[in-house]
Amino acid sequence: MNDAIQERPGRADVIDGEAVAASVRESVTAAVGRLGEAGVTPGLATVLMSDDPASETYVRMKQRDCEQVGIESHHVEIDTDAPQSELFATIDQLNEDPAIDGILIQRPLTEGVDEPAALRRVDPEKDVDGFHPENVGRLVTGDPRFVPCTPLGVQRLLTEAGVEIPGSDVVIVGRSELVGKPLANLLLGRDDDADATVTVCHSNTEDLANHVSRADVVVVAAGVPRLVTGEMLAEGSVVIDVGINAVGEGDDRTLVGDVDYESASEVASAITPVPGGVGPMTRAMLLRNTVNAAARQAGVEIDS
Ligand SMILES: Nc1nc2c(c(=O)[nH]1)N[C@@H](CN(C=O)c1ccc(C(=O)N[C@@H](CCC(=O)O)C(=O)O)cc1)CN2
Repeated sequence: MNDAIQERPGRADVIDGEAVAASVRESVTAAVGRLGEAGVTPGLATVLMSDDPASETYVRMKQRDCEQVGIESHHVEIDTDAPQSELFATIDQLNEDPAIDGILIQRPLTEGVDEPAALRRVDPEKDVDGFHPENVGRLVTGDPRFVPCTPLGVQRLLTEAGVEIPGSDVVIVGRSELVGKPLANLLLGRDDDADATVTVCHSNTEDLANHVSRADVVVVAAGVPRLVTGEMLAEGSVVIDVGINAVGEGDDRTLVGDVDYESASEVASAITPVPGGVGPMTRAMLLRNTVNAAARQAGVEIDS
């Protein structure tokens, strides 16, 4: 029995993202060990130019994850009222720094900063987020180098849940550069853990329920709390909830996804929770991309 899948009588199995992320971290730790034998210590730089508390939390979590697996983490914080030239100069320095194998610009950047220009400035060989146009282009043309972390995490969760992705009908709700578009391209690939038929829905899709109701797999990354409900889903479908929305105030404040978890659990065969689903996988795949970046730059073969 797969420890990452919790069976619940009469309700959808829960796909435990924390458990899958822990096993990814284990294999990353082993890969870091192999790099160490070749004299390489992988380094990740996180860059934060925002005072959004959620972004601050995510960056802290990423630093802690790095420490756990033996990746050296370097953190740069830039004042939100600094000119964007300071951010660009920081990226230039990190590009040149041999101790840095991966660069992560935490999104969203503070208002007024040209985010696409910042992402374009990252050396594509250090672009462990997979957001540089060169890496986007490589994914789209079927020759991926770095793939964005959340789509990689979603793909791994589907595999762990025993979904036969080739030939399945996948509906993605959300067309962001961060999740929807790269995930569609990833699952359209010809590999054994892809080769799906993919539909991408968005805020202008007419009759969302009609699309969702015929999917084997539904991935929701729309940023709208509880957008997808059980009555929209096909019986036995697999549901991956990428949304993380804070709702309520004070003691009632809680995190919910883009899926109505209770009603979806009555219909789906498996579902990810929020928190504890896709979020931990995003962080785990960042670690994997970082060791791969370090191996590529050092010319060392690792199997991660
Ligand atoms: N440069 C990037 N910026 C952003 C990315 C990204 O992949 N690269 N993704 C999102 C946010 N994100 C990563 O930065 C992220 C979101 C959520 C989690 C996570 O572990 N969530 C936990 C809950 C945490 C909490 O208590 O708040 C969970 O879901 O269990 C990690 C990373 C936007 N920006």
